[in-house]
Amino acid sequence: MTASARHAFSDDTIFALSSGAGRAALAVIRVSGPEAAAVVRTVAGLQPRARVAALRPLNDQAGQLIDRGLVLFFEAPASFTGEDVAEFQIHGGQAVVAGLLRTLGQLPGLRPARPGEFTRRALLNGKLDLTQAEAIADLIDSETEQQRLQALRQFDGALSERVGSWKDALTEALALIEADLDFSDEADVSGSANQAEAPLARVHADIKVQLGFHGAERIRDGVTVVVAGPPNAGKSTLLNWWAGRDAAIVTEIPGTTRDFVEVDIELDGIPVRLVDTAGLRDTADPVERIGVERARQRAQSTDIVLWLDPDGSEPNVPTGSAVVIPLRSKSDSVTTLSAGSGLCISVLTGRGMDELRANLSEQVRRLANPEGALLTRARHRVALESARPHLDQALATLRVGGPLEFVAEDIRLALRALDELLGFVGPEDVLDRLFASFCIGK
Ligand SMILES: Nc1nc2c(ncn2[C@@H]2O[C@H](COP(=O)(O)OP(=O)(O)OP(=O)(O)O)[C@@H](O)[C@H]2O)c(=O)[nH]1
Ligand SMILES: [K+]
Ligand SMILES: [Mg+2]
Repeated sequence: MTASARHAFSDDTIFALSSGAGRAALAVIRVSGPEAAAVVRTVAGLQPRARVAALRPLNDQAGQLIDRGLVLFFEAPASFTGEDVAEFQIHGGQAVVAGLLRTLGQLPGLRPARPGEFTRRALLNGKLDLTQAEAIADLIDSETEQQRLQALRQFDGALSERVGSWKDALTEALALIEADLDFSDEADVSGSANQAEAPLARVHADIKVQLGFHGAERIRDGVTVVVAGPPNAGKSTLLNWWAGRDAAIVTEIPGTTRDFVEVDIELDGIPVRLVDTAGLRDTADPVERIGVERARQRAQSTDIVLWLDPDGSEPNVPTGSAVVIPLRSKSDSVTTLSAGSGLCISVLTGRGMDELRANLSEQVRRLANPEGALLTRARHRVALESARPHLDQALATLRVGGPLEFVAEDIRLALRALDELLGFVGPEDVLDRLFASFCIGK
């Protein structure tokens, strides 16, 4: 089944500025739909030829010159959206752009595109699947090198192809089961269902491995690092050092920080959110007490804890599944007791800071594990989590020689979950939400 089975072709022709808003050397205006060829004829006075660029005067309906620009035409289905598409590369002045957009808006059958509508049409016309549409959004939003590479991998079909191979294997298993069901009356033809176990088990194991990876989501959403420890350990000073600015207030008064102070940095192309917290101690001050409680909570729900203490104590708060990096701070001024543990650092003198950076980078890289992980969004995880119990059940039923009708039904339900992951079936509101987060013109 292809994505195009979801919807009929659109009647409207849509248009939008696809390059960034604001003054620029060039702007790209994109038109998609049945009127695209007519638009080229009207505005550029040109019989459109697919994939041949032409430099033309562009006129409004009254025949007044708007600008001279490059006109490109892509004939359906060989275009981004799968429809006829026209692109105008014009000068980026705001009045130029406004002039062409106004002219397009006055042409019959044309209307401005909604956010993400070009990509949505590409999805509906089977030019890409939902994971690739998501990859386009991620590529546009990417800020770090790893995010860019990951989005490109997904756009190139890394996830789609894997899901496709799972679908092939399940379809094969289903065919074997159904063959047995068809011939169940004939005693001499049976046993093909036994061969279904291998492909089924392979998909089952592969999905389990993917659900175990969290790295790809960390590349997209970032790794969280909480800076925690007793008051005056130098937590805010360390945060400011990473930030390269005075993000948090630093004083010699213990109990200075109460709320979280968050700073986003990048380590080896992976986004990292550093969170400074209140110094942990028992206190009568009700405001500080709230801050201490928040710090405790946050240390339990983070990827990494930087535990600062000049004395080298162990963390005295629960740190959940976080990786703890103990640091003996202010090592220039405090006479370090030999008993404590942790890397000696001093923001003041720079002692240990290179090692700290290398340490943290290594942990962040290990957590983000860029190789092999394919699930970049919670949506992907949800789809696979809903396929998994059906695969469990199908395998279990098959292994105990249970009814093959049940095995077949569980495989069909697992296949449906995979189709939802690719966006071929499933609730429209999932698409509405995704495309609402796109910009107009994409
Ligand atoms: N000598 C020395 N002093 C430091 C160092 N780091 C921080 N300090 C000082 O230690 C004091 C406390 O620093 P903060 O960064 O406010 O400590 P904090 O852990 O955030 O404190 P609270 O928010 O109150 O829990 C300040 O006077 C800093 O200047 C260091 O590496 N060496
Ligand atoms: K302080
Ligand atoms: Mg502080």
